Amino acid sequence: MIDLIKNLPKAELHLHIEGTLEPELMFELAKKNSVEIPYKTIEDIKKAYNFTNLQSFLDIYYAGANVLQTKEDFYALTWEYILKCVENNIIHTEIFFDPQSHTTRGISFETVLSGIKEALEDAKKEFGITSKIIMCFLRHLSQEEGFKTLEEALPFKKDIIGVGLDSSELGNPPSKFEQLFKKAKDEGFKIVAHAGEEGDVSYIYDSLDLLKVDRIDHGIQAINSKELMQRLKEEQIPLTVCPNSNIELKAFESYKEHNIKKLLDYGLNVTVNSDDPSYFKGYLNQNFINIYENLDLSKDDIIKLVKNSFNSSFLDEGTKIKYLKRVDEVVNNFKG
Ligand code: HPA
Ligand SMILES: [Zn+2]
Repeated sequence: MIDLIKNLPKAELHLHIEGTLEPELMFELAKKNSVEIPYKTIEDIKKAYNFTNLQSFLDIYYAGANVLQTKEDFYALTWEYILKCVENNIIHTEIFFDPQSHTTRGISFETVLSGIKEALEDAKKEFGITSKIIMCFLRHLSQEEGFKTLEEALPFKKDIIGVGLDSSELGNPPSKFEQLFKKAKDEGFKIVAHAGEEGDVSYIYDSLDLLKVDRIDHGIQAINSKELMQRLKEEQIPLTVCPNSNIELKAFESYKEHNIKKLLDYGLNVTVNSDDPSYFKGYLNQNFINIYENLDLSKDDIIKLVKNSFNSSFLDEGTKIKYLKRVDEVVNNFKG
């Protein structure tokens, strides 16, 4: 089964590009750009990746992102992730970036976006990997600041498929951003939002009803409301679940406690993703392997999870069908 997991062509729908910054590149860029980081060695960095909740991670994640300064840095960051896509058989990826983490440090929106975009264009040329870019608003900042960022994004609309909402969930509910997301939707952006990672089911309801999301990022707290579970099932709202992230940020005590199999068995449209793989001990295949080894997932469960990602992507229908056929081919040729 592990061989099948590794060989299946996959899509990734919940991946923060800043969360793919490996310690080695962090060191290299810190030196090149003369940015102070509070670590002397790579080992020091790895030791610091010991989180108690979402905020304890975010503090370290934003500090790490400070080493990213030039377009070439964003290109290098994205290219390293693309090489992981090749290793993990990810043939389509929809990546998040946090423009405000960079524009608030004086780095221009265009610098960030163009570095990411050029690496993704090269990924298509070199490996045939397709991609979409989603920009996330930081929910610990104000809606007003979000509006400024949306304005900055408008000249680059053709390069950005959607908008999302990330950062500190508790105390920053979707209702804080209702007007911003209405404007983004009117502008034609797809809508996603982190909801129900740490927040209760009201964050998921409000993402659906106020922000009008196309997908929910995480959504694991949905299990606490039968009514919400029923609705998510009926409407087949995609949930981009991130198992390693949930364990590292202590949403569950262990993989055996993770609820992804329960969500899947209930009939929800669940997908598997790596979130911030450099910080959470593993890229996409490792997320699949961890849940497979701990939760009694069947071969059909794995195939369903993989197909859900393609079906829930923002790809056109023709490309989805082409990719789903590639999944079937690998399944049909798989012996074991
Ligand atoms: O898992 C996450 N949750 C919220 N914000 C984030 N920013 C990067 N990763 C995350
Ligand atoms: Zn996330």
